[in-house]
Amino acid sequence: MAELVIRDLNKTYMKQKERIHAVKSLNLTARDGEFIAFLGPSGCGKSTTLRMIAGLEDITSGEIEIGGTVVNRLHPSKRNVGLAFENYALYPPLTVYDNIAFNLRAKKTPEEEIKREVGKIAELLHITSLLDMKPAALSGGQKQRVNIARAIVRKPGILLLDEPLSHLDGKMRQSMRTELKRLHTEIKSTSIIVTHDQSEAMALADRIAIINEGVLQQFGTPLEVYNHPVNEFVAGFIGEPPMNLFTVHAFTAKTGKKMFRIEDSLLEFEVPAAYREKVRDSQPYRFGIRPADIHIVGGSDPHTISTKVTIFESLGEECRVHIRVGETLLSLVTGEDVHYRTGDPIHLLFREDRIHLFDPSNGNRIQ
Ligand SMILES: Nc1ncnc2c1ncn2[C@@H]1O[C@H](COP(=O)(O)OP(=O)(O)OP(=O)(O)O)[C@@H](O)[C@H]1O
Repeated sequence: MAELVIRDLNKTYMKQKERIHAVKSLNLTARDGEFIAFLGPSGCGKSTTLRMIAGLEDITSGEIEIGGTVVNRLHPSKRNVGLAFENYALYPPLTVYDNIAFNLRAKKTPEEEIKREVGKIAELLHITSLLDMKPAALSGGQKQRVNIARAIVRKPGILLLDEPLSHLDGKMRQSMRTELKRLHTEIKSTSIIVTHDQSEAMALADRIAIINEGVLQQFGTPLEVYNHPVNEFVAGFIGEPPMNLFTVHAFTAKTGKKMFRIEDSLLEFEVPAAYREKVRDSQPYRFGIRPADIHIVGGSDPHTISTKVTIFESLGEECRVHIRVGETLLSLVTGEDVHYRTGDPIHLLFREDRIHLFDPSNGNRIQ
C-alpha cells in the first residue's frame, strides 16, 4: 500500500508544431488502499496522467509522490507500481505461468516462492487452468486477466489499470468488474483505474476524478458527484440515462409567483423554493433534473408541467417516457406498470430537492 500525491502536474506535447496541453495543473491525493477512477471523454488526459505516474512519460512540470518519495526522476521499475494497460502485451513465446513469473524472476525471487505466489494470484483471478497455455491461445478477456495477474503479483504499492475491461463483452465485463472490486479488497494496493465508462467508475471507485480537456472537474465519492455535480459537464457525464439539461428563463407571473419558462416551449413551472431568491427575471439558467427525479402526477398545479407524451418505451423492469420540449427531449424513468401512447396528456412534477441549476456563462453550479 502507498499514498499517491500529485502536485500541480502538467504535460504538454508538441504535435506538428502545435502545442497540446494534455494535463493542466492537476492536484490530487489517493489515500493508502483507496480505489480511484480517472473518468472522462476520449482525449481528456487520463492515460497521459497514468503514464506519468508509471514513469512511462516525462513530466513537463509538477510533482508525483508515491509512499512519501518524489518519483519524478525514478525509473518505472523503482516506483513500486504495477501496470495493467490496454495494450501492454503479454510475451507471446512464454506460457501464462512464465508471463506472470517474469517480474519476480527479474527480481531474483526463489523459484519456490514464485510458484507459491503465481499459484495464489492465478486462483484469485480464476486462471489456474490457463497457466500452461501461450497467450495466442487465450481470449481477449483471459488475456486481460493474465495482464492483471502480472501486475499484482509483485504486490505493488500502486496498481495502475488503463481500461482493463475494454476488450470484454457486456456480461463478462460485468462479472470482471465485480471481481476487480473483490480483488482490490484482497490485495489492498492503492488502485487507479482509467475508464471512459461512468457506470464502471461509479461501481468500482471509492472516489472518482472527473477530467475534461486536461482539467480536473471534480474529485469525490460516486454519491457526491452524482448528487452534487459541481458543474454542467459533470452533471451530464455522470448518470445513465443522462441528466435532462435545458435552458430556462426566469420571470414573475401576474400572480406574483416566480416562474421558469423552458426555452423554445410554452412550458412553465414555479421556481423551486430554494432558488426563488437567487434567480433574476429575464435571465437564462441551465436547469438539470435526472430522469428518475421526475414524477408523473394525477393533476396540474403551478409546480407541475402539463404536456403530452412524445415517445413511450417499455424496457421490462422500467419504462421510459420522452417528451419533446423545444429542441430537446425530456426523459423520465418510471418503475411503475404504466403504459402511454404518443399524444397522451401527462402531468409532471420535478422533485424539488433534486433540481440542479447551473450558470450558463461558466457552467458552474448555483448553490
Ligand atoms: N505521444 C503523444 N504525442 C502527442 N500528443 C499526444 C501524445 N499522447 C497523447 N497525446 C494527446 O494528449 C491528449 C490526451 O491524450 P490521452 O491519451 O491522455 O487521453 P485519454 O483521456 O486517455 O483518451 P483515451 O480514452 O482516448 O485514451 C490528446 O489530445 C492526445 O491526442
